[in-house]
Amino acid sequence: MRELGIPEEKTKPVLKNLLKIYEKNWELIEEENYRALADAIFDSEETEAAEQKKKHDIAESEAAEQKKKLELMKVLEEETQIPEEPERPLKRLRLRHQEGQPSPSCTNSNPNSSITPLKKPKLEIDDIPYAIPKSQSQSRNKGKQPVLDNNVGHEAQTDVTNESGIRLRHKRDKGKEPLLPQIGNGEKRSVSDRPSSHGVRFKEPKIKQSPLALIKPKDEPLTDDTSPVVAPLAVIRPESLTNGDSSTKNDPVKEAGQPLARVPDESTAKLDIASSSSGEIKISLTCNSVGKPNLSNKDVDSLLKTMEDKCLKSYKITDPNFSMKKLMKDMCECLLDTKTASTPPKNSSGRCCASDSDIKDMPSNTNGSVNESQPEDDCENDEQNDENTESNNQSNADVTRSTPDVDDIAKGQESVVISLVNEVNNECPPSFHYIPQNVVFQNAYVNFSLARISDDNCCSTCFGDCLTSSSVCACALQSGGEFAYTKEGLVKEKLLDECIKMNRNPQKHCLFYCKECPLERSKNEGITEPCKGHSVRSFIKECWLKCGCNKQCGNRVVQRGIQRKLQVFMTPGGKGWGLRTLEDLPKGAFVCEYVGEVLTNAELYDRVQKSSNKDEHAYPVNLDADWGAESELKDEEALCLDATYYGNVARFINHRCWDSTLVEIPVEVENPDHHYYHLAFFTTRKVKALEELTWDYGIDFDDETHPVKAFRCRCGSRFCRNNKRPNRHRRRRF
Ligand SMILES: C[S@@+](CC[C@H](N)C(=O)[O-])C[C@H]1O[C@@H](n2cnc3c(N)ncnc32)[C@H](O)[C@@H]1O
Repeated sequence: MRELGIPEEKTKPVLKNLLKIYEKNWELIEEENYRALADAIFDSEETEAAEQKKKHDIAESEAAEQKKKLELMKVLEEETQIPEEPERPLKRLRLRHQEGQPSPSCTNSNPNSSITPLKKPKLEIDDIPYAIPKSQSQSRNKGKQPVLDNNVGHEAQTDVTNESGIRLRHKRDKGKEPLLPQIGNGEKRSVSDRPSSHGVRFKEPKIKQSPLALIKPKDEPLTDDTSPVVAPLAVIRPESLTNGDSSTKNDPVKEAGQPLARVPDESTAKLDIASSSSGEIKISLTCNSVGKPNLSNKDVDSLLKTMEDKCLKSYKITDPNFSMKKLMKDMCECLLDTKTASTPPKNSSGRCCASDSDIKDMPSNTNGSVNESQPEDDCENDEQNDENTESNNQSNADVTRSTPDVDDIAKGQESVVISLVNEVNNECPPSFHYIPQNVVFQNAYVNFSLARISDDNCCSTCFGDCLTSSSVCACALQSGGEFAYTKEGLVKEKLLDECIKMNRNPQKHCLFYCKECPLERSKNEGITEPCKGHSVRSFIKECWLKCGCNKQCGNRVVQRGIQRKLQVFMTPGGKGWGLRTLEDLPKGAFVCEYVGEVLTNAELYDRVQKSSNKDEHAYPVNLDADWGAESELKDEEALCLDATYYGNVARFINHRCWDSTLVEIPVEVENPDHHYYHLAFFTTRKVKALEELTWDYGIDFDDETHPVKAFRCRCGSRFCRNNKRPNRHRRRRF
């Protein structure tokens, strides 16, 4: 095609499509000197040109429309001559909220401008983040020959030594045969691992600004250039949050039993919207008749007629059949539409999350006022509707969603209770099935057979608590030659810092490039794109069933599950739901693991493709920490976790660039091969009660090629990678 003057960038996507259409039948494409290909390229150019023209036409007609509207507004202003009012209370409230939101200018602003003075974290020069996350660094290599950092060669590489001298094993027995000990006693060794490029797909949370957002739960401390949310009206103590009906407790508006919404207008009219517990909604327009004492009672029909005449004359409405009744009906429909979109769900006690008590009682019909009755949607209906519209037949999970219990979203399946609170808006708790442990969806090969665990892969001769023994056990040998945990059950500082460093600067550590990347292969697009790279990571190896130690052994932390008081809460900063701790946590504390359905990457790709709502797939994480150990992974071995339908609290952990409170570490428990492992979250520093728990997803906010657009980051970190700072990028691209 180059000879025809068609550049490769143009040819490639068309060729991919063609291959799909022709079911990879090259002969058909090659025929007549690639005529089919040339035709397809020209066709695609024509379509593009037509689309451009269409866009142009639309823009023109929109401009004309806008002009019309402006003219109409001008006429309206002249006609009504409403004296200028001071800003209305509700509007002011909203504006304050908007100010509190990280606006585009906030997140994209210069870090040096109007920053709240912040405590500067101690930084090592090397640790100062540049703007490029791991995936970014990977995408920089796109199309080039795979390159490994730190002199790591291609996949043929066997053992490499990382920064801290830990040897990383690249070739690994798949666990199908019992593993031989690879390292002698006392030898410093880390099992082969790499920080995964998390295959998280992202959805933008719906930001609903509510005038009821009166309480500011404690978020992660802002260390950035983003203005804090200005709604500091009350501090929530952990106890009050878990105490049943917290949604009304600190909410003066709800307590006062105000209507749902009101647009006050002291001068002429007042528009109220209220709804009753029996499901009626009332929109009422109250006229201020002060100064007009002789106002006679007009009947509704003549009022409507007068209004129609006025509209036709003054508002330049050209439709002679214009009807006020229709206009009001439209208004009701608009209201019902918006209500349906944000109807709060019922909590465990069968009530909607916005308390019924905040809805004013009202008569079912009011003379002379606009009144349209309609049962308020309840959550169950909502769910059913969602399910009905869903065309995804990938998994039962798609069609059955579980209503969360806000008092304990884990429904008693964890050893602690995990409550959910929303003090910010009326958004419903998401419906999903809470599972405390991973479950295989269908094709993933996860084999827990004891026969696969060799003697060298467990400490069968140990007794009691391995940590109290004078020598390191076989399991510890696999975690860098020493126990990963302290006697207090915390990850040792050295290992923790190593993992944090790896996450912050993956390109400084080892990146592995697959010969044929399962992620790319799962797209099944005919041409498999080159691997974008996977980071080499450190694993923790915990003792397990075949070990001689007991259940209380200090080398069993993650498998004991969540032990800390956690809470799911609505973040005030527009990130949707988030997870926070209700107790102070020391550095290195285990918080939870990322739990979801275990899927093959091919299954995940298929699931997302077939889903009618691709945005909801915000929850997949790749289990690629050891992909470098294999020359070629089979589809059923290239796994990921999807917490969209089945998951635990970790599905609520939001992203924070660089200085997140959590770091994820791969943990081997049952499987000596690392196709399947646990992804566990540990604190990166001391975390105070009520601080938000976050982790760095490793997103490349500039990756235009990612199938699902990354969200606009509202992490609030001063190192936010979503802030476009060209200098930082340049510095990184040496
Ligand atoms: C794993 S979920 C986290 C829980 C999510 N906030 C919720 O409400 O379910 C990931 C999604 O949360 C939102 N999110 C997470 N971190 C964010 C951030 N720093 N800024 C904006 N949105 C964020 C994005 O919509 C992302 O796709």
